[in-house]
Amino acid sequence: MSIDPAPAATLSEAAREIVEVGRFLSVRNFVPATSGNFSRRLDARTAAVTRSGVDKGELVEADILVADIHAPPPKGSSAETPLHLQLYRDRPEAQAVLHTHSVVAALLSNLRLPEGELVLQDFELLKALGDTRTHEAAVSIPIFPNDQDIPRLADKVTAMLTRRTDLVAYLIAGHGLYTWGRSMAEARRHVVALEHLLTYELEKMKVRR
Ligand SMILES: CSC[C@@H](O)[C@@H](O)C(=O)COP(=O)(O)O
Ligand SMILES: [Zn+2]
Repeated sequence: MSIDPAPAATLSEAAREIVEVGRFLSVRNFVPATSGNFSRRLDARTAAVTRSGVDKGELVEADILVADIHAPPPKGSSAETPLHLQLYRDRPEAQAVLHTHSVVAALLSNLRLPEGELVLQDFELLKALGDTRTHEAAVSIPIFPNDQDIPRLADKVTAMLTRRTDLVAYLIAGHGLYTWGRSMAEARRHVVALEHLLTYELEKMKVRR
């Protein structure tokens, strides 16, 4: 399925999309406590990003801050803002970035870390990811070790994104999922599809024991 890139958003449009997606992800238990963070590209140089430390299911417009993609993160913005800004630099087509902390993303990434990647294959739902057109496609999700030094982690992710143009998401071990899209709707669809695909993988591991 090919999706036209979403046009750049005004700050109030971006804030509305971010508040809505926060509620959507929160009721599904994908962003417990104050975990998770979201952003929306505004134009070639700037992006709207969530404030740090707030419940992402209860965001209000004042919790959305403007970041310069090429500058240090604004004061008060998400502790993981560098991971969002780096994606807007590395993926010019990215219009939205979503980070979630679901049980399955934290758990499976921990269990599979030694392999450094998860390869998803043979599931029809793969067709909800980017331009994947068949269940036979192999969709790779890299897994990075968790790191409290976010700029250092962002450098590792950038190195991977430069080598691998096929990626739609990555996992941070014991932490959660990062995915992006050419619109907020596509990024949200990636979160939901990946939640199911990761659950399939976890269930497969149980069956094989
Ligand atoms: C509540 S622990 C989660 C945080 O450490 C972090 O990983 C996270 O996702 C949210 O950080 P935030 O600074 O609120 O954007
Ligand atoms: Zn996090």
